[in-house]
Amino acid sequence: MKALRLENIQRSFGGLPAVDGVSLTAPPGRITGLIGPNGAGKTTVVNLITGLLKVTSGRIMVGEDDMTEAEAPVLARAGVARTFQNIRLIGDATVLENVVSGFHRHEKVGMVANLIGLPAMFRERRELEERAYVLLERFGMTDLARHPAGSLSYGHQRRIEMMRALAMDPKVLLLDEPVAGMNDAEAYSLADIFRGVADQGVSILLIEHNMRFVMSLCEHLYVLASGRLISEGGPDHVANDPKVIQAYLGG
Ligand SMILES: Nc1ncnc2c1ncn2[C@@H]1O[C@H](COP(=O)(O)OP(=O)(O)OP(=O)(O)O)[C@@H](O)[C@H]1O
Repeated sequence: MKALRLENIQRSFGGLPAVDGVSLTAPPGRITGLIGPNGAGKTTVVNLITGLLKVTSGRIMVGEDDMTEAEAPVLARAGVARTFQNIRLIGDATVLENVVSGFHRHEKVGMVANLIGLPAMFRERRELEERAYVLLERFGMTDLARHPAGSLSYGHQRRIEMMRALAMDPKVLLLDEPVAGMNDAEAYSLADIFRGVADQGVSILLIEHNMRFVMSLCEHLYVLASGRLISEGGPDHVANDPKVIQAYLGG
């Protein structure tokens, strides 16, 4: 189990700070919320954690490891996974193939074996499919396994994205607006899955616009506005904090 810890991270674009001295901890077994109005810097924080962007200053710790300078593949190997705000699936491939592609990090058999079709490859493929089916079952999607991912509803596509992230067996999971565009019923059915994942000891950082959803799911929340943390604490504390209300109303 590994906590995610941001220590006073900063990132500027063209001299303007987008993330300005943010410190937070997402402990194992918990769903920690990161909320804030449009342009607050939430996505920039996710991009910094996943190595897509580099911090101007500060430290990013995953467990005891300093990951501040780590490139995206190193972070992935350390067990940092994410979902994206915009769904990124292989639309023509089946649901099953999409989930299997999430196991990529664990594949042992190399390219050559793949090309010449060694039995080891077929065995590994079958093993991965079996593991994919475990995830499909958890998400209630076994009967859709052979459907092209691109033909499914938005809610289902979001689930596939989640499964791909979970296929990496993450220690730290970043959920970037995972229920955006979903109705309440769809969102709350995913909430149960998120709780189950956290219960396995995963550190989840949930970035969300939907306040009600975050409030119902997180014990601890951080609120970002204009790149700075303006509040943190339990849902009740944060929801009643005048600084938070002002930030949301003020746009
Ligand atoms: N690559 C970039 N170049 C220049 N400015 C950027 C870049 N990425 C983000 N910004 C700026 O950084 C600030 C924070 O943006 P960010 O997308 O992180 O906010 P957000 O909280 O995720 O917003 P939203 O909820 O709308 O997705 C914004 O002012 C944005 O214009």
